Amino acid sequence: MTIRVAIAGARGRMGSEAVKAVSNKEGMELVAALDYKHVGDSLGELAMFPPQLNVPIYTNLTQLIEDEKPDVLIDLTNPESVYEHTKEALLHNVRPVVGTTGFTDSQLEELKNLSENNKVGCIIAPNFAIGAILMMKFAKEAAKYLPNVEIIELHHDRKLDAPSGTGLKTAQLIAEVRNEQKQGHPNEKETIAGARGADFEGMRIHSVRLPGLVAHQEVIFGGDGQMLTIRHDSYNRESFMGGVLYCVEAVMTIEDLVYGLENLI
Ligand SMILES: NC(=O)c1ccc[n+]([C@@H]2O[C@H](COP(=O)([O-])OP(=O)(O)OC[C@H]3O[C@@H](n4cnc5c(N)ncnc54)[C@H](O)[C@@H]3O)[C@@H](O)[C@H]2O)c1
Ligand SMILES: O=C(O)C1=N[C@H](C(=O)O)CCC1
Repeated sequence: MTIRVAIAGARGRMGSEAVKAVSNKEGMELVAALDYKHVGDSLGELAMFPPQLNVPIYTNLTQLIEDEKPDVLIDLTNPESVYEHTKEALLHNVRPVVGTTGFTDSQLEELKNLSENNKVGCIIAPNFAIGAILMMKFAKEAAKYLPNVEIIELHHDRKLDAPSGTGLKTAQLIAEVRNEQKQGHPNEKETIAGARGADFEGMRIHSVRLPGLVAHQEVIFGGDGQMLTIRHDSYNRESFMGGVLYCVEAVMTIEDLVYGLENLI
């Protein structure tokens, strides 16, 4: 069976890479793109894509679903739009594969309920790169033995959300095996607000934003006279595409919401 795929955010940094990956993947057909402009054009009419890419662009997701009947919607848009897209897809029996980050806890909870009640599979993956998934798994393991930990995530300066979805997910995974604890000196004071980073159950998350970066993270563990660093680097967005294609296939086989690729791999 060929999986019919639609991509929201197809003109973006990740979306355009996903257009390439899905178009070249046997067993998948790219049937539509969702954007907020270029309605009625095809992707091939945009300079960034090859002219033979005859894939219609919609600005209305309901219309796209009615006309093109995708099996899967890949969302690579922004924190403002992603919740509504995912909800709309689930309500129409279209399986979302979501790479967009910046969900609130309550949004995730609502989507989980909707996915389970409607028995429509959904994958929300803050990071599609296999190396990043391993980095998170290894960090969770290390935290059992070295609970003093800080996370430094580094991304390009066009990123909208901080901390990154990966930084947050790493902290959540570590929190599953580490009791909440305050780190640093009990009487420490920030003389400039934010100097110690964001606080997740006493774990500090530091967000670096610089041109030239793609997506990087270090998880640093301190112990008596020793330090362990677990680091992952994505140098380009191709690094995410194996995970995207894996999720498109995997989401066809599940009937609930999976948050994080570490639950599937
Ligand atoms: N999960 C992962 O592995 C992973 C990897 C990289 C990026 N991301 C996330 O993916 C998202 C996109 O990142 P990016 O760097 O490609 O961003 P980008 O700004 O380059 O692309 C976003 C695209 O979405 C489009 N868009 C915005 N609102 C829209 C709407 N309402 N309907 C349709 N299209 C809309 C924009 O036109 C743009 O083309 C971010 O949330 C980022 O954090 C996730
Ligand atoms: O480029 C981005 O934005 C990325 N966002 C994800 C996150 O927030 O963790 C994953 C890596 C790239």
